[in-house]
Amino acid sequence: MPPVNVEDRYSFNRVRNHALKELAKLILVPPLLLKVLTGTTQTRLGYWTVPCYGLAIVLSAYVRTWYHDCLQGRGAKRVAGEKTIGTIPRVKGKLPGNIDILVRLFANNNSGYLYDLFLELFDQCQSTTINLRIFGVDKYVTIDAEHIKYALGPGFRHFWLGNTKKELLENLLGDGILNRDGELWKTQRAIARPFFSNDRVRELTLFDKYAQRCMAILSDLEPGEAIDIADLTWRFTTDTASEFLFGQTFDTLSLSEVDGGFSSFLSAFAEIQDIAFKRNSFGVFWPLTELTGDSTEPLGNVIKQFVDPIVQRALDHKKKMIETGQQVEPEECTFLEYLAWKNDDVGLIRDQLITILIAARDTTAALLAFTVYMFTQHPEVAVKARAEVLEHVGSNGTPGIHEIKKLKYLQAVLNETLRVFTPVHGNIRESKPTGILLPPSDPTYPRGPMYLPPSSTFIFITFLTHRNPALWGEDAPVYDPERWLDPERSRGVTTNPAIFTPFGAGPRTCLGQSYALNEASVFMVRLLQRFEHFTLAEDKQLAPPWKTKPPPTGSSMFGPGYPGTKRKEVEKVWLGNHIVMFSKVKSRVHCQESFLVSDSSFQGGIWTRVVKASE
Ligand code: HEM
Repeated sequence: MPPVNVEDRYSFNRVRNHALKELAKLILVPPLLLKVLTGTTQTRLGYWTVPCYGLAIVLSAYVRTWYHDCLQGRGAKRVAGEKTIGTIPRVKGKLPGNIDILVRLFANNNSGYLYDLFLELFDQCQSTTINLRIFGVDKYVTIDAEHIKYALGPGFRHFWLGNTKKELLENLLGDGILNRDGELWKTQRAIARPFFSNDRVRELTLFDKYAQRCMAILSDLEPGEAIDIADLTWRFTTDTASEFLFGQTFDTLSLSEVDGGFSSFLSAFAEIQDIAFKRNSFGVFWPLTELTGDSTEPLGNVIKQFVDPIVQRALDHKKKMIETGQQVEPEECTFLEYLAWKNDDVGLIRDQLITILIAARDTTAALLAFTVYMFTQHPEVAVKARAEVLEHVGSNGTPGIHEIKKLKYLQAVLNETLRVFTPVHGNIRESKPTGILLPPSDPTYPRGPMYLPPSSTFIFITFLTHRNPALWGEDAPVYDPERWLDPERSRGVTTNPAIFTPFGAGPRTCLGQSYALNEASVFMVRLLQRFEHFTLAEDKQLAPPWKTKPPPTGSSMFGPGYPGTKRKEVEKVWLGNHIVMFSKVKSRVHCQESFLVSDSSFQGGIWTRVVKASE
């Protein structure tokens, strides 16, 4: 295992000092310079002192931006050579620093339909990649299938996760695969990959064990009683992932058996993700909101206290095995045993375990919960999926890998949910310190190659790419699994798979894709074997602040009746974006007993009533 460069080690103080320096550059340096200037020229400003200081701040921001633009222009010329290239259009707000845009973005997040405002901004700029430039800081946002493909695939070496992203969750993910670049990431990926090979995740008994327990919970409900299906699927994926990774289940499906250690661990786990999400909205200035210290540190310690002894036991076990001349059999061991066999570093093993737990759990839970939500809105989809399950697996048969492979309609249903309700709705990269040329854009707003300046924040909103009519056809906002089964309608994605990237793409593509799809299929088979009708308990959901009504007819690319807006017209739940997408609920009440961070939990919920299938 290569040593981590000490320079790269996270230090909250360093991050906070950086934020303070940035703030000082913005608001202290210009007045100080003015003071020096007036001092040396012996000019008295009198009552004008404060306004002049304010003006100095604004002027210096303009000068900095102008200088920055000049540098970018020169960089673009260098990269372009003889070619003609474009610059990424900048959003032009009404107020200096695009403050109005920032305010509207917050408002959209708090009371609008997910990412709706972005559709307006892309349309305004007539480009699928735009520069938000808030307070003079460039932030590039894209929904362009070609640009996303480039960043994840052919242009991979020009991008990295960047420090800003890593700092947000350092106390949780540490050296885990989702939080590292370069050699350490490569090593972590090389170690983990064989464990998620197709052969290994074809064994479905683990998923089936917990799926059956979920069905027992659903069967025990009183007729007409609602259950938060998002909470149930969350427990399902937590229990399967914990057994798969740690070799012992957290057993959240039967809370009476949960010991205190698990509860505080899971709470800390949820809370730390919540903090990271809030930090993200303050940009580089987030450390200034935690002046008394790193608020994730105590939570990180709770996680360490819980996980480290488990890791230590695995390392001790390995030592004994080596002493007695035994070898670990990768096919039979847990991920923890496997990692312990590969190295002796408790921290590294813990970080990798926690990271994969996060990657595995909320994502697949969201896929399942939103699929059930779609069953509530499209009963015909549930009926057809159920008929297929009964035909190929039977009303009681065990879902094995061969049976699941035959369920083409169910696969289409899962794909359609991943498209319309993309669990990892957005992602972020930073370009390396050299300017690059993005390839020509997708056909939404045709544009030639555009220049992306060095060290740029590059945010991609996969959620909107997946709903773009220019890529998916006019009916893009409509949930329709049939599109995956009709060669004509699925031609777009078969000829250009880059328009559908729920699992990412390129060298960092999701390692758990087969695991997730197998797990989701097993759950769905068991659900459809036992239940045949699903309704949304709308009284428990937080009602969207807009009125739902039939979608407007006629739309242009992103013109009147943006795709998101059209979907908004029919949406019965209110989507929220945390690290993984969720739907908002009135209050966080669990199907059994609340032990997670009750009010702030980002999981939201999808309250549903299920009707048992007649025998
Ligand atoms: C529906 C379920 C899932 C979705 C939508 C999903 C989505 C994603 C996406 C979009 C990425 C790429 C992140 C990036 O490029 O920055 C990713 C990475 C990853 N996923 Fe998944 N994932 C799912 C389930 C799982 C499961 C079940 C596991 C493990 C059991 C898993 C393990 C990973 C790992 C280890 C990575 C990091 C790969 C790397 O950085 O090299 N995922 N996932």
